[in-house]
Amino acid sequence: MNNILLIANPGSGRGLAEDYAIRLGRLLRRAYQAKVQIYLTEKAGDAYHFAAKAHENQFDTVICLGGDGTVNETVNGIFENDELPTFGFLPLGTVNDYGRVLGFSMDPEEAIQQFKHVEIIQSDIAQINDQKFINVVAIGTISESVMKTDSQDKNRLGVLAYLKDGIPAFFQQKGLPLTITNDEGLPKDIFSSLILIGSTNSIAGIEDMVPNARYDDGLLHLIAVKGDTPLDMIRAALAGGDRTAESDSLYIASSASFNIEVQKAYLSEIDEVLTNVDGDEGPALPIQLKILPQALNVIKPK
Ligand SMILES: Nc1ncnc2c1ncn2[C@@H]1O[C@H](COP(=O)(O)OP(=O)(O)OP(=O)(O)O)[C@@H](O)[C@H]1O
Repeated sequence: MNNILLIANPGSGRGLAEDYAIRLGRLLRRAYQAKVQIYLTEKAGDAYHFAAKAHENQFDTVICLGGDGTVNETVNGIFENDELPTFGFLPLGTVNDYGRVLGFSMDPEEAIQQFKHVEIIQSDIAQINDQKFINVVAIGTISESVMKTDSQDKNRLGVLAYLKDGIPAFFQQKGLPLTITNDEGLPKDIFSSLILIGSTNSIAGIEDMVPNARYDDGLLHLIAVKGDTPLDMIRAALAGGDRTAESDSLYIASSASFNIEVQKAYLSEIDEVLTNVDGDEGPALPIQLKILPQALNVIKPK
């Protein structure tokens, strides 16, 4: 960490991201005698472009400050470099799954202090088609509605903002007939209203959603609610169990890759099915998901 680029989305962190960036920069200069420059994003796409030029601009480390969207953009940008810089981030979003996984405090002031004692780990990075993702790909009516949740609402209401959009969608759920094929080429037909695929144990802010998953286990982890009515979803949420194996209410699978498509018999009946990638709109089905094992050096609090 000799030459650090800090990328901050000034709209995140309840409007305090720029202030946090200045304070984090000060700490990094003092603790590591590092050179630090701060770039502020002005629009979607900026974090990607800043990170993509990091190596060319002599930065060996890129640390972003923002929510899941900014982390996603920055990591995608980092992978455009000939030599990959080390990646770090200060979690300032509403959910921050990857921040939870790495052991960051959800209080930005505390998280800044955690940069005093860090280690560099090799983290898996997941990919949907040719795009990297950090936390989760979600498929289903609820996930389609919450990806429209407004950033200002999230700053104002926190996680409640998702309820505002998610509750109406909850009652309009439709089961999707999908074929999921794992890395052994085994296809499985399922009928589900919500499918989540993550690369770590924390999904949608629930830290033990996939209790056995690790950020460096080389696997994607899929959880899908069985059935298609709101009642099936409630049954899945209330069911006990440790979510380590398939149950009456949940499909569970782990694999280095998954291909997901609408079952061929239903193709003419079903409109486009969109995905939600790290909270933003992603590609429509069919999709190819895979894990890049231990592909990125990432800063983790000690
Ligand atoms: N200055 C900016 N103005 C408008 N949009 C921006 C700006 N900078 C970044 N963005 C876009 O805003 C999106 C959301 O930002 P970010 O993820 O940092 O915050 P958030 O929505 O509050 O976080 P979360 O979704 O985790 O709660 C990003 O995907 C990015 O493309």
